[in-house]
Amino acid sequence: MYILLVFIFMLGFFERFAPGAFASDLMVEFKITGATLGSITAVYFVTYTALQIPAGVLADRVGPKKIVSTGAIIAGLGSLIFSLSPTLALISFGRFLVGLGGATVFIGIMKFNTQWFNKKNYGMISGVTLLLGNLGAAISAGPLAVLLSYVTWRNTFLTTGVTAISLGILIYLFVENSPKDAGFNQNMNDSRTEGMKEKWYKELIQVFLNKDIWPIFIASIGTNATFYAFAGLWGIPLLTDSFDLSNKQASLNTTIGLTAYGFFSLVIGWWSDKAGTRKPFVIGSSLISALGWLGLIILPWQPGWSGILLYLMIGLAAAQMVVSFAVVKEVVPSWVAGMALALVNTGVFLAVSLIQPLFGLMIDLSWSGAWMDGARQYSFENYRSGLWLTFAISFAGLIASFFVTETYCGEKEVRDIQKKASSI
Ligand SMILES: NCCCC[C@H](N)C(=O)NCC(=O)O
Repeated sequence: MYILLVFIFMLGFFERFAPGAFASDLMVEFKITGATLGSITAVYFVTYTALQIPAGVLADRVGPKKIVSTGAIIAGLGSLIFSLSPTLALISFGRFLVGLGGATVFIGIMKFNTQWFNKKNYGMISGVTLLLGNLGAAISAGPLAVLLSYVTWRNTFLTTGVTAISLGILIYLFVENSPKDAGFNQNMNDSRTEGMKEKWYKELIQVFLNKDIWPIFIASIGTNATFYAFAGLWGIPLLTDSFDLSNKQASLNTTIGLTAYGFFSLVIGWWSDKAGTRKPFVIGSSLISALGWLGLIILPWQPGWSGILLYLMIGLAAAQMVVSFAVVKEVVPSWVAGMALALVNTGVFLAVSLIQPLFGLMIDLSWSGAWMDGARQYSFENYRSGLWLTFAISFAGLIASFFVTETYCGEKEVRDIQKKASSI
């Protein structure tokens, strides 16, 4: 069941990033500018972000089986429309459906994990899930670029669509929401009785009012959203403009940061589960993130090993997200885990979409007025203003990390009872 779900998750990441690999083909074929192309691909992100919380509610109420299978089929149809479309309007509609269907997948699989895996392994399984998803994104960059010399982007998306629909059908046939649904006697991680059921919107309000969620929400933005925003847009131009590097040379730093992010996602989840604690990992990664951003501002670094080390620090710290998801799931009752995970994921997505333009605004505000080849010429000093912004956000995250509730990997109640007993 997990393999089927993780395949559709990887395919979703692939669909999310794949247009980057054939951006020029789209611009030539449809005679559009970069800005128009950007708006078409953004349709995915807007839809995906807006639907996270509804997907969380559905994951809790309807369960992963139905929402992920339906989402996979909708995303598959979106890919088919995208691949066959003769017009821009249909291309955008296809992209909208891919975002709509894709929105259910991450929350669905995270909810599935809460039901089917021992709660002591939730950190590790979240790490494995995020790593595999990111592998889907990695495939959409290099390997897809090679594949596109042999097949067209239309055929690639046609295949993706058929695969997603097939996976949707298989998920419907073979995935069960919980051990109980699969015919086992009881659910290991869900102790709710019928009498405890509330209206969905009341539960959603309770999630929003849960004071244990907000510190981890802010800490995750401090580490993960700052890194995503930087790696996804400003990390490479900072190096090319400040140190006169080629795009290829400059991409080494972000690639190393992203690799550290992927690898450490696996390690941090497993390590935190094994240590039986969450908070030290949250504080530690927030500290590494803040120091990394501060280092980029005040140290006399160069693109070589010193720059790589700083990019590596902020990438490594972003893996905190794995522990964050575990904390979020552990501070709420299991039956609202989907909504709570969705809330934090929405926060990170929204923050990325705000940090990227704000970083741009900061460098624009400090721009000296110099032009080169018709484009604004930015120096490291200008980028430094943007880095102050990411540092400030990561510092706020560091402060918030000290307020994160220690859940002892879901064993908080057990620890509290033991503590009380030993104090008597
Ligand atoms: N713009 C990317 C934000 C990533 C948020 C988070 N780290 C994540 O990986 N979420 C999984 C997802 O695909 O929703």
